[in-house]
Amino acid sequence: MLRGMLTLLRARLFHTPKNPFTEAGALEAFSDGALVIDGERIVAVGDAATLRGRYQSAALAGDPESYLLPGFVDTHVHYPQVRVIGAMGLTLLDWLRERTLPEEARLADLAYARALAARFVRALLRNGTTTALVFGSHFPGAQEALFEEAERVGLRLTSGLVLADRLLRPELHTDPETAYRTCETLISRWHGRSRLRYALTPRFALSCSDALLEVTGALLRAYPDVWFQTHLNESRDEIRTVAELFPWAEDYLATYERFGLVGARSVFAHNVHVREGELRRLAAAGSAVAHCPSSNMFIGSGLFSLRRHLACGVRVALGSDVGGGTGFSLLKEGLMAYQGQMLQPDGVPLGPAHLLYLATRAGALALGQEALGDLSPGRQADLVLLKPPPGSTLEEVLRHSPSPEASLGALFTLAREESVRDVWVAGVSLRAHLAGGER
Ligand SMILES: O=c1[nH]c(=O)c2nc[nH]c2[nH]1
Ligand SMILES: [Zn+2]
Repeated sequence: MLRGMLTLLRARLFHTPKNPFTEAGALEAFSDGALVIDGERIVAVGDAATLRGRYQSAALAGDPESYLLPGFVDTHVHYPQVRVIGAMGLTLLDWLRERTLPEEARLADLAYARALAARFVRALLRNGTTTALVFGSHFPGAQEALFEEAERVGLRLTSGLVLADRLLRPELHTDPETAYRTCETLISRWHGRSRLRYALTPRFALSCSDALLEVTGALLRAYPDVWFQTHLNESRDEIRTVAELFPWAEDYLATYERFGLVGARSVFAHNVHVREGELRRLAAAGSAVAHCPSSNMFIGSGLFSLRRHLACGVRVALGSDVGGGTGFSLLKEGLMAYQGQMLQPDGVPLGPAHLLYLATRAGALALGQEALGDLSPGRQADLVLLKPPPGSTLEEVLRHSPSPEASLGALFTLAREESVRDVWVAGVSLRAHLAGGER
């Protein structure tokens, strides 16, 4: 939308301008609501009748029967793993060896990678995700293909070349010197361009020598405004192996700390089997944890202790972790997070407002994107518009919903790809990119 041309978007609105884990009344809902957008930014949110009176010249859009939420923020997802979703019967290390790493090796073929990048970006959008922190490829050409596609479409993407120099497959290994040079090139080409940012991405300590982690730390010192992502404390077998490989480390987190990789721009995926000391150090560093509930359950890693993270003040957001995760929907991750807490004696009781916060504003803050994640005036207009397919169970449940909060609970429980009608990034509809079509 052009700056100075106001658009008034009508829908049922939900957002969490406050943190429901710390403040009451965090969910703001308008059952006949509107959003006024000026160019990239939201200028007003509220009741439709009031805003129509105040912004009479605004072009009208939207649909009062639809549901408008902030665009979702996926803080952990793997681009090369689209076609691995649903690989059953395996836990982490076997799942990597048997199904996932062979597929990741196929991205050496640039044509294969380009096609996959298009599918991956489209899958995020089709699920209402407008911002993502993405594990890229081990191959620089495939990594560039992802950046190119995200730029072409207009997605907000933070990503980087995945680094490993042992224990995967030879074709996925690099060496510290090559890793340094390649990351430098990719950072100079992509970091800060369009809506893209670079994240240094060692796969996990298990697959990285001290020298490779050292080089990652050196890159982070040389380029202090790039991001950092990796895996941490996911499965018991993984943690045992990491302890054997790093006999000097007091725990898993220490393997990253020694090389200066634990800071306020660091996002650690999983952190299921975590020790108290690690939680305290993550909180002190201001790092964030990407909680990936569907992956934790699907590959049998375990249940996430949200209570201990919150008690220590560790920032938590949601990740789909495709392909260990069971799809791209952050609505589904919200539901799985809810169920995961219900299953634990000391689980945190979550409601629709918590799920929405985790899927939107918490992710934006974890990625340092203060201007994203809710619908407050001044924020970027990153949005997802949901409407149940005619005749669907969701339509029936929503029609009889007793309250806005109950409607939001129904959306998390039942709304999936089929209900996503439109997404906007920075005030621009990306609807044209949701549809199929080979490239
Ligand atoms: O869930 C995960 N998915 C992966 O691809 C991976 N690699 C290392 N550790 C991992 N965990
Ligand atoms: Zn992962």
